[in-house]
Amino acid sequence: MKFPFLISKFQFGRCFSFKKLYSTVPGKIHKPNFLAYDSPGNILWRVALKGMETYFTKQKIEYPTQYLPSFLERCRNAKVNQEIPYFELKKKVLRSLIKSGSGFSSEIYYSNPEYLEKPVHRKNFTFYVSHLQEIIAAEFFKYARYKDILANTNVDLQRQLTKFTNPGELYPAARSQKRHIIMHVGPTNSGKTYHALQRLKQSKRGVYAGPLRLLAHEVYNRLNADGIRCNLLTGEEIREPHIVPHVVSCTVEMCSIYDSFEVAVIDEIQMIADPDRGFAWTNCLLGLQAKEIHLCGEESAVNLVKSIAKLTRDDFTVYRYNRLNRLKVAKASLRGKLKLQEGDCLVAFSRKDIFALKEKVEEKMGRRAAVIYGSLPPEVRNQQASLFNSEDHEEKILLASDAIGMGLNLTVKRIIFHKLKKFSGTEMIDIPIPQVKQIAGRAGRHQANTDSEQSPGVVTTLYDEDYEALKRAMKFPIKNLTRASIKPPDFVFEKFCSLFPNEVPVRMILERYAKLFKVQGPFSASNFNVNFFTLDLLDTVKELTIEDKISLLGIPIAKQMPQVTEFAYEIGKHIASGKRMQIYDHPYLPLDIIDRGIPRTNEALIDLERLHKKIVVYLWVSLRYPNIILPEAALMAKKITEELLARGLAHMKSSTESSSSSVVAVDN
Ligand SMILES: Nc1ncnc2c1ncn2[C@@H]1O[C@H](COP(=O)(O)OP(=O)(O)OP(=O)(O)O)[C@@H](O)[C@H]1O
Repeated sequence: MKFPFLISKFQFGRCFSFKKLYSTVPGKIHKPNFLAYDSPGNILWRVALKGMETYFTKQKIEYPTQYLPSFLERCRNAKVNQEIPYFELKKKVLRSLIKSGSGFSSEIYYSNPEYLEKPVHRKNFTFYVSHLQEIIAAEFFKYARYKDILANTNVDLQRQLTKFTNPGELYPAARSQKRHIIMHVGPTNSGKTYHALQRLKQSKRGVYAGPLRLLAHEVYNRLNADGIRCNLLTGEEIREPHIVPHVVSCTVEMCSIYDSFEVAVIDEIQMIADPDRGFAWTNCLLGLQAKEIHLCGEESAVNLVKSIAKLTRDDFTVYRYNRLNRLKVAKASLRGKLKLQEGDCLVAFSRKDIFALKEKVEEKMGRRAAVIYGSLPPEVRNQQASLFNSEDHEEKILLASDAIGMGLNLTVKRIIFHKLKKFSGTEMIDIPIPQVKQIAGRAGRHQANTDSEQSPGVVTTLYDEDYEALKRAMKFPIKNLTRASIKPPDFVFEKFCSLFPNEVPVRMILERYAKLFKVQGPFSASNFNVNFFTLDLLDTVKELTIEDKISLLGIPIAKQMPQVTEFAYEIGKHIASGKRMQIYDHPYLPLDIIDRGIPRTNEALIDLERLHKKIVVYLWVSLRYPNIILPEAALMAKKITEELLARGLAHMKSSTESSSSSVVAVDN
């Protein structure tokens, strides 16, 4: 095996060496520890960045020192799903080596620009580094110029547009009418939503705003079943069976503040404090034009909503409810034994655990279990919930993630927590107490129209080690919310963007906005980070207008989506050019996954889930650009994908690797 040419330490900074390559711990015989040496491309990139100050000094180039550290820091973080512009810069500078006659092969770059096909030899190294630094310097001066523009253009106007003394004034139409805020508060399963919906049904012009597509669908189906003319509006889908509906059921983000309603219902009002999504609830609460606004949710939101109602000079009433069925903590855990009964819901916080537990439960019970988890489409979650709820199906045990915390009406008798910790993406964290209580509250769901005494809900843990933590969580007092999350309405941010020349990346404008943003009263700034990634994506499509980028800010794109940059770029390019497309025209949307048929393995299921997510994003954009991003084929593909997912779950045997995983070492 030809070892990569050894390069001395000073040139590569962090580098590998034969000695390290075969490091063994004295006294212990280890397999050779093949240090994962870094790619020559990455090393070239890092050394070039590290030497930028020296480069400027050597070339006697004057540069704005104040901006260099932040620029270099972002270049260092240049990952495909983080700092996209800097990752694009990295690709650009490394690809330039091909053109420089360096003999690097091109195909490697286009698949993964961090890797060069062959190592860099000492004699050329300095040449390559200075070649990269020349391109990086040009990019840096562009960055510095944008920073100067942002720091010195219309500064007074910038401050006016970023300082909110009374956010209520941003919604003059709502302020021009007397509204009545009515809160329905209590623990889960206490009839809050039921009572609010009863009032909504009596209105001739009403709206229901829920936190999930699933809930909007559920209310849409329930109201139509009760003979109420209800249409559906979610980020991805519009269903308008009625030309003149009495009610619109929508997701909170899609709730209109420009239409007038008699009665509005906003569900899960405690989400108003959520740093990422809470702004949507705040927008509804401040901006809805409705005589009556019914808010359903936890007691923790009462004081906060009351203080906002005072600011908006609205009437304010609170109705409090108690649980319809008692909820109690079992006397002990299951002590690791999967002794489950009908109506049990085993809650796990990773997809892998859910499927591994599903396999063990099905083995033990000799029949299928239903599953519900976050990356399942709402339609499939509903289908699994129906299997679990109905008498005529064998699925009497449910494996679920925290996705059951909200909305789904499930006839769960007992909630069993597999663990009370979950992986946050970087480390294991305790499940937040409000979430533990919300999930536990799903046990013992009140069954309407049954006279029989309804048994209390029970909650426990699978393992002893989590049992005490559960008891503490269930007794934990409610913590009152103090601030509603808020961010500028689109028209304010659009005006802010108009202060600067079009060449300034919108992502940098938003960073400037977030830095200056100040709000008074019981409000706190929303987490703008969720938009940075999206703007990075959209900024790659130079031809998109500012208005387009702002209207696309809420696109439900996931950072970890495969080929997310290319996927978004393709759609943005069509919007900018006005060139129409159907979903099958999109080169980064692997519709061929559908041709594989019913998924038989975990991997196949994950591929379908990822495809479904991309189809949903495509439909979300299509709803906003229906004449360019055409929906017909996508709606068909969505339906087929959901059908395949539902069938796959029915036949799913999780892959052997997950069933043997230690995470679910349970006693039989
Ligand atoms: N007065 C009632 N008459 C008949 N059914 C009711 C009544 N109140 C509640 N229900 C039923 O009990 C179940 C729980 O009610 P609801 O969903 O309103 O509770 P909730 O407090 O909003 O729960 P969650 O916080 O979990 O959303 C639902 O199936 C609902 O239809």
